[in-house]
Amino acid sequence: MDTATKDRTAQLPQVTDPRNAGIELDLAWVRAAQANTSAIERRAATLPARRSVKKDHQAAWLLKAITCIDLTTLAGDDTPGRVHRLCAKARQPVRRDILEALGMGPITVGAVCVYHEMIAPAVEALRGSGIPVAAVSTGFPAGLSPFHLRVEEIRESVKAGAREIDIVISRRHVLTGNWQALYDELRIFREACGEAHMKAILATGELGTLRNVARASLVAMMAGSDFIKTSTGKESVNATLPVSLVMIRAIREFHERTGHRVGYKPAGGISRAKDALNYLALIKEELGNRWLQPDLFRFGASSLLGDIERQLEHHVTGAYSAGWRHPMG
Ligand SMILES: O=C[C@H](O)COP(=O)(O)O
Repeated sequence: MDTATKDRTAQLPQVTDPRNAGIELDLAWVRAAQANTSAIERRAATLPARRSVKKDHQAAWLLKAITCIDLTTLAGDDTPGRVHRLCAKARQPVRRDILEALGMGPITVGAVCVYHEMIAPAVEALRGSGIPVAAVSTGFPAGLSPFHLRVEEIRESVKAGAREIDIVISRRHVLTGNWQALYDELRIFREACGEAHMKAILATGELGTLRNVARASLVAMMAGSDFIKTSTGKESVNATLPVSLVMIRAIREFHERTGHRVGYKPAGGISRAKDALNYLALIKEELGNRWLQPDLFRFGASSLLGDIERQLEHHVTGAYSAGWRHPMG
């Protein structure tokens, strides 16, 4: 890997902007948002073909992708033991010999993402690492528990040590065009988060149209979300490139009009290294290098790291190892 590429991608300095405080709900702006589905799908379809990252640069981009992963376990049979193993992986996501062969020092993932009950073991296992714990919340994944309990769940998770809260929105507010109700709900969630960063999961696979995705993205940012996130990973359609294009363009517009930078998190079904490269290329083209930092970009993924490790090992040794040699938890 050439040094210039390494400097440009894996080792960019960490810059943190002030948080998005949100703005008043601007209904005229929300209603004016449109999405030309066929143009968006055409543009998204050209991306994998057009943007093949050159072989020499791939390793640097894959290392960059690792630093942006929210390493996730969200299963009913999660245990403290599994979470401890996942956190060990988060601290050292790539074998030292591979990093050394690539001329890299230690790296970590962006965060570890768990359910509320697993926050305590994750906080304990990550102590001293600087890696934040993210908790899914507000009745994840459906978000249909009583509202006061959803708000209380956020408070409990922050108290337990989560520094990031991945909330789910009420899809019905989008499907009925009740933008005021969506905005009000998100303001209350944001307030309950306090110092913890709020990532708003739109569950785009359940929002019906790309226009709804664009409008919900704007409302979520107006309400003060630090990140907007595609999916819970539990919908039948999760992160896709067309949906990403719509959300990323909403982020760009929001930045142009308000000066606030909001982060982006595609999540669900992103499991191959080449998918990760497509997302990074999309971010670079649409938002620029500033968004290729863990404070503004994350992958929500439970198995992506394993495939990236295999590709890096291949890059260094010329051979692929079996998937079972890269367990996550
Ligand atoms: O937010 C993260 C997702 O739940 C992870 O989804 P995945 O298991 O398809 O990678």
